[in-house]
Amino acid sequence: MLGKIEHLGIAVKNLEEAEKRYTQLLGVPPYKRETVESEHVITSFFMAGPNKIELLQATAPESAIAKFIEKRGEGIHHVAYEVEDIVAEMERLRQQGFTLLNEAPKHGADDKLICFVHPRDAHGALVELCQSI
Ligand SMILES: CC[C@@H](C(=O)O)C(=O)SCCNC(=O)CCNC(=O)[C@H](O)C(C)(C)COP(=O)(O)OP(=O)(O)OC[C@H]1O[C@@H](n2cnc3c(N)ncnc32)[C@H](O)[C@@H]1OP(=O)(O)O
Ligand SMILES: [Co+2]
Repeated sequence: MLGKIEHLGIAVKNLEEAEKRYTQLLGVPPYKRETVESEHVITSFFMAGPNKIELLQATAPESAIAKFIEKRGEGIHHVAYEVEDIVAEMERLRQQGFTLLNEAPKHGADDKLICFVHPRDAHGALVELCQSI
């Protein structure tokens, strides 16, 4: 079973500008910046009450974020759900015919193990599973 929404991922062109705007919007500064080399992204995290927002800027043209912005422009890129046992959830989803975008859990930002589910299997929304390390 998937748990609560762990974060919303928002694709941005310029992280510095987006951080300034989201600081104005949310009324709090980001609590963390983190580069994830394997995903070719730099991220910035905010808390909006109990909810987490992840801004993502591409660091290379092959990044999923760069491709997304090229095709669709800036905006909500993925919905991440908390899971207690990512391997068990991956197996459960695989058995139900979902296409997992990584074979095994990988290291994400903010001390998480992550796995992505193809957006075509969730009515157009890219899904990220997140287990705290
Ligand atoms: C920082 C680490 C981590 C965390 O800890 O939180 C992250 O959040 S990393 C976030 C970035 N990483 C990823 O997104 C990895 C998973 N994504 C992928 O593997 C790919 O992006 C994809 C979803 C498989 C799409 O790749 P690809 O097929 O190569 O791209 P296309 O541009 O050809 O798109 C095909 C099709 O899918 C639509 N699409 C693409 N991205 C999304 C999206 N985020 N949400 C909804 N739909 C998406 C795209 O528009 C194409 O549709 P059509 O044009 O209708 O064919
Ligand atoms: Co994410």
